[in-house]
Amino acid sequence: MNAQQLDLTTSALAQVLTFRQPADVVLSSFFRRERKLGVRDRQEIAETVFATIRHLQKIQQMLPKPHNKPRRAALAALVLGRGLSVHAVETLCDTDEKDWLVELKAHKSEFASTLTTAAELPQWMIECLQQQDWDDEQIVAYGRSVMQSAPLDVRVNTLKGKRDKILAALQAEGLRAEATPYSPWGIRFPDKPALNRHPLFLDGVMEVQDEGSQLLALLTGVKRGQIAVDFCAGAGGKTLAMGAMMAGSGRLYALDVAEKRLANLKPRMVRAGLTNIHPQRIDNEHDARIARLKAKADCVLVDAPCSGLGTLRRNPDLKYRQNSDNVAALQQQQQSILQAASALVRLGGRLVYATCSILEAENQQQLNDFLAANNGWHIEPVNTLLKSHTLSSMHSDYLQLSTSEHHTDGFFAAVLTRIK
Ligand SMILES: C[S@@+](CC[C@H](N)C(=O)[O-])C[C@H]1O[C@@H](n2cnc3c(N)ncnc32)[C@H](O)[C@@H]1O
Repeated sequence: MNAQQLDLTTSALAQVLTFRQPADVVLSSFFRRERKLGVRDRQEIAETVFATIRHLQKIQQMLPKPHNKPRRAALAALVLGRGLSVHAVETLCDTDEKDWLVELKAHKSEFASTLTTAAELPQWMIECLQQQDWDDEQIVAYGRSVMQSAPLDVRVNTLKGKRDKILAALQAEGLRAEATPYSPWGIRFPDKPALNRHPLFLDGVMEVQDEGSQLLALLTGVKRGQIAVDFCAGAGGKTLAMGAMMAGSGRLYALDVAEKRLANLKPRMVRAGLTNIHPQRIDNEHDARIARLKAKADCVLVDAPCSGLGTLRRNPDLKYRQNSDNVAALQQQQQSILQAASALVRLGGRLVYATCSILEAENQQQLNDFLAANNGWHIEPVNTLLKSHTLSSMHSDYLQLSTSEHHTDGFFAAVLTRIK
């Protein structure tokens, strides 16, 4: 990092560290303003900003209000998160800053023995995890697993290609790529190459999608000719996978309250060659426009709005943007959506409830509350459903993917069948 890059990182951090907006949104608008920056500059700045967020618990021990001292926070991130020695950043620092970095490094063993700094998780999250009986070891293992950035996973569109062939073609181009261990459609790129101009992406043969997210679509078990609903479709990551499972036939309703997100689905549908998807904006989960689907759907996926705490590899700022009050509000919304969405499932049909959260309050507890209030549902144990997909080691009724064990985002899913 050079002096100019450090100054720019400092300006970006002054805004990012208030956590009023998502870090990636702040950075995108920052880079739009700083048009003249080259690719290397952007990379340096973005990596240092994210390293600061990932190591913020340690930085806060020395700088209680880091957004007021963003330059110090950036220097700390270079040393704690980007593997540079104090000596290597010396030319960027004045004497006070250098002494401060030396002091920061001297706290290493204290950082390792304190839960918040060892796990790099804020106190409110640690309390939530302790309430669900996680011990310190589990909390630290989880915290560490989400300190790394995620690899790039793509899903091969089975309407347009076979994974083995696509994988071989990508490897022949010299890309480091491997088949994902659990999803039958996934390819993982550990080096995260930019693929958005790759012909296979432009032709809709592959879509960027975390392996965990692919598994949620797989759990819907949706088939050709069926009626399916993706109740919280967003920009359609799972919708597209479900559409391909249906081989482009039947009807797949993609519902969401956010017009902008659904608008992003439309070009992706075209690229994927899927004509069976019907995007529909709804006002809320009680929207009268969905009444006609009552008890009609073979399958309904509820990929509920959630805290997103399973995606901290990609969005490390979420742990500072969320809090327990937000989680409580989300819980109410999740239960209300689950209840409304369940009414669309036909007798014998399937309801999949999913989140990208690791909090039981958003996961198992939601299912328990739903089952306590509604008769006529049977839990389909996930380990039986995914048996053929090498996840059979999972012992629970529910899917709980963890970054430390499965190297995916932290997804939860439960599958219910309507029996009455
Ligand atoms: C976890 S995201 C969905 C991600 C998406 N399924 C995907 O795979 O890309 C949750 C979505 O729920 C939507 N949402 C929030 N409240 C809703 C409601 N009452 N009914 C339907 N969708 C809602 C949000 O706009 C958001 O797009």
